[in-house]
Amino acid sequence: MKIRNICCIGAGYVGGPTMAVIAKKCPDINVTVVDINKARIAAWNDPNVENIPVYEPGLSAVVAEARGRNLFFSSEVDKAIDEAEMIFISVNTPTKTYGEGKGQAADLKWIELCARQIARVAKGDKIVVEKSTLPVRTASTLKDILTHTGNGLNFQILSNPEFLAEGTAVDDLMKPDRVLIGGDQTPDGERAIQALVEVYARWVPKDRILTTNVWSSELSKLTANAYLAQRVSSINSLSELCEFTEADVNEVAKAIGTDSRIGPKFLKASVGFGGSCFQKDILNLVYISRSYGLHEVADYWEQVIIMNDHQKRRFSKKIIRNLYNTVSGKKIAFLGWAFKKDTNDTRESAAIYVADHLLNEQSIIEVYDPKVNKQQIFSDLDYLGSRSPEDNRKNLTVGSDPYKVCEGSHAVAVLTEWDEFKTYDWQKIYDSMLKPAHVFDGRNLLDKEALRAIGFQVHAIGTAD
Ligand SMILES: NC(=O)C1=CN([C@@H]2O[C@H](COP(=O)(O)OP(=O)(O)OC[C@H]3O[C@@H](n4cnc5c(N)ncnc54)[C@H](O)[C@@H]3O)[C@@H](O)[C@H]2O)C=CC1
Ligand SMILES: O=C(O)[C@H]1O[C@H](OP(=O)(O)OP(=O)(O)OC[C@H]2O[C@@H](n3ccc(=O)[nH]c3=O)[C@H](O)[C@@H]2O)[C@H](O)[C@@H](O)[C@@H]1O
Repeated sequence: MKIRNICCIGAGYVGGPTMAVIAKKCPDINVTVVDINKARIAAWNDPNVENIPVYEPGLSAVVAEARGRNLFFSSEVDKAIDEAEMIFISVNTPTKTYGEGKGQAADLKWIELCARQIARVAKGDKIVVEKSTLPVRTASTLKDILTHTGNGLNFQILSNPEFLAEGTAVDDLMKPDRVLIGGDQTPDGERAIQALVEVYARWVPKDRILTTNVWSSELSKLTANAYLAQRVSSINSLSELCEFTEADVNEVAKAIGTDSRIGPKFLKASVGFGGSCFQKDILNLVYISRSYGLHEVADYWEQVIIMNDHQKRRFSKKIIRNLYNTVSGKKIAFLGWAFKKDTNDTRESAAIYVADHLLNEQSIIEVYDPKVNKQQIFSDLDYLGSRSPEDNRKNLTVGSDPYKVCEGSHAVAVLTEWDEFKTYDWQKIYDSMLKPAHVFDGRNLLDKEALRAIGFQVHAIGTAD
């Protein structure tokens, strides 16, 4: 089956970049990305392509090439569903904040709405592709809704999880380690799988396109994120031991990473992992395991989250301890708010939790992040509900000049590993700060010895002070 029209529901961090790359690589396929959020669609259509709503290196060039040719952003969801033979669902699947499974299970209400909308609108057979990260066995829910509320049409459900990481999304999409496609092991299922294989095969070598049954595919996505996050929590747990023993976590990471069975990636100790997915997907894995009565399995994975929460809290406690056990009324400059460099995404960023803890201790915080705006920072803090929005705005300010942000502070805390922080004139920053001037490097980004030579008291992750 040859695909000519693709629709993607959800124009977010995954739907936007993923579809832009498919459109670039498949000029003969019309790709329409739809969203109920009209402002987001308007931003994707902004005549100045630098204003698209997702910041990713290289993305604006891809969008500029394909937009208007065979890549379209629209809020006419029904029309796009009707016209497409293949529909990707790429909507958000956050952790439930209410009812059964609150705080752990994935909230699938947006997924279900999509399925009902597809069933209502479709006039011909469709291939529905799960692009969102979903609990294992969600495909059966989708199938149920589509076959019971559709017009007797044939709906094939595929699972095609996305493995891109933010900040490197375009590279990851252009040269994926693998593409995973799960589907029914029936003749119709096989045909649907092949149709999607043919889309990716335009630029991904066939031996990198893995096909599995639908459940393995769904579970592999949760497993991949759990393994990656587990590596970060593992090295972070050891970073604490390093601080007590004079071992250096960077040296330990290098020493173990050269073992080809372990590998060097994802061994960077930090203030804690953030991002929209690691925590949500592990909590989901924990919830699913518990729902099958697999308590040991659930406890095992839950520990990855417990360690991550500990690491964030440990960082703020370290700041407080080193500022003579009180930060009340003291200014602390935050360099970075995004959950990692090269993205404007702040979801679950460690910075939010560290700031919240310090604000509870009556600290005054000023933040600089090269890509995150003020509204986002306040919305992240307000969402926690720890204090009134007025108090958040009174005690935390956001600056656009990093030197001014650091001026008059007791301490600078590095929360995101933006490259530009390494290039700053640290002597100038030191001169403008109160003494003793502290740097808390939550990313082991800066040259400790150079900072110490200037006069800073430097506190990094996983090395003795
Ligand atoms: N952010 C990431 O790097 C990655 C995310 N994922 C997964 O991809 C999925 C989407 O994530 P993001 O793109 O980050 O989310 P997002 O929140 O940036 O985008 C989701 C979009 O879906 C739209 N939407 C929700 N319900 C809709 C409906 N019924 N009709 C039309 N539009 C609707 C929302 O308005 C929103 O713009 C999630 O399941 C996530 O776990 C997977 C890999 C990477
Ligand atoms: O499902 C998802 O959403 C995606 O989640 C992660 O991607 P992402 O969260 O965008 O970014 P990562 O590079 O994985 O970083 C996650 C967090 O871990 C932290 N991290 C990462 C690596 C490391 O060594 N140390 C470390 O602290 C980062 O700073 C960041 O806060 C996965 O890497 C992607 O494969 C996956 O598709």
